[in-house]
Amino acid sequence: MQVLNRPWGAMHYRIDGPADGPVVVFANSLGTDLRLWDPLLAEMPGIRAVRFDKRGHGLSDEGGEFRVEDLADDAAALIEHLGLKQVVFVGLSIGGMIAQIISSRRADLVGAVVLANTAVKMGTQQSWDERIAAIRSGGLGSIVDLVMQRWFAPKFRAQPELAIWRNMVARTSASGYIAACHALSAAELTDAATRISLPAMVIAGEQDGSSPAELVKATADLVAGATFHVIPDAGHLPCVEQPAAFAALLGRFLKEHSA
Ligand SMILES: O=C(O)CC1=CCC(=O)O1
Repeated sequence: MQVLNRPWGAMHYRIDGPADGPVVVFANSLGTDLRLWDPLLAEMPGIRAVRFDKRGHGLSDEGGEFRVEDLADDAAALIEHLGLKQVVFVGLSIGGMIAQIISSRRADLVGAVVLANTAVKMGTQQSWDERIAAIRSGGLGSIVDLVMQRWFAPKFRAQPELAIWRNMVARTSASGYIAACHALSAAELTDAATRISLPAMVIAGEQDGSSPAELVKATADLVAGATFHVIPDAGHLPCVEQPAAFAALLGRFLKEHSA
């Protein structure tokens, strides 16, 4: 467990895997912390994985309101702090928005990018306002069933493991989660996506209830040269639900594009 001091507070990060492995930086989604990537990393012991908790999530501090661009600055600061260059950056959902921004702006730090279950615009002002209002009146526990339906296909939702993912959402700080909802409702990244000029792979989940495969494909179409893949039997978090399939795609991408 390590900490980077940022102007808004402490940012928690960790590094796993062999020092000589290809460096992959992971950015996670709304209502999750860096453990989101545990099932995937179990499939990929050879990579050097850098993970962090964004503001208001996991063990990081909160630090008030922010925009997705600020989260991308946090990720860039971490990569610079670690003295890394040409990393492969993998982001899922809001993490994929971070990935769109950092890969369009910081080709000095990022050599290739993976955009998973993300889009240039996710949700509407109304849908985020409704979610924020529900959390303010009933807490995160009041939305967790709906979130599980969006995150996972029915087969996974019937497994005992569902409980730990429910707990991850329900135990997220409500104010941190709400701050991220505001950032999501303000984000429109068409310009960033069209400026990405790095090798890029875009991944969707066949049964994603938050960023349906067609929406993710529309973003892939904006990124020059990006490949697009749909993982079967997966919802919004294929790195959890189908880690072997996600690892197979990422492993191939790393062979082609890691420095
Ligand atoms: O909770 C959801 O609906 C899924 C999600 C949207 C943005 C994000 O990061 O996760």
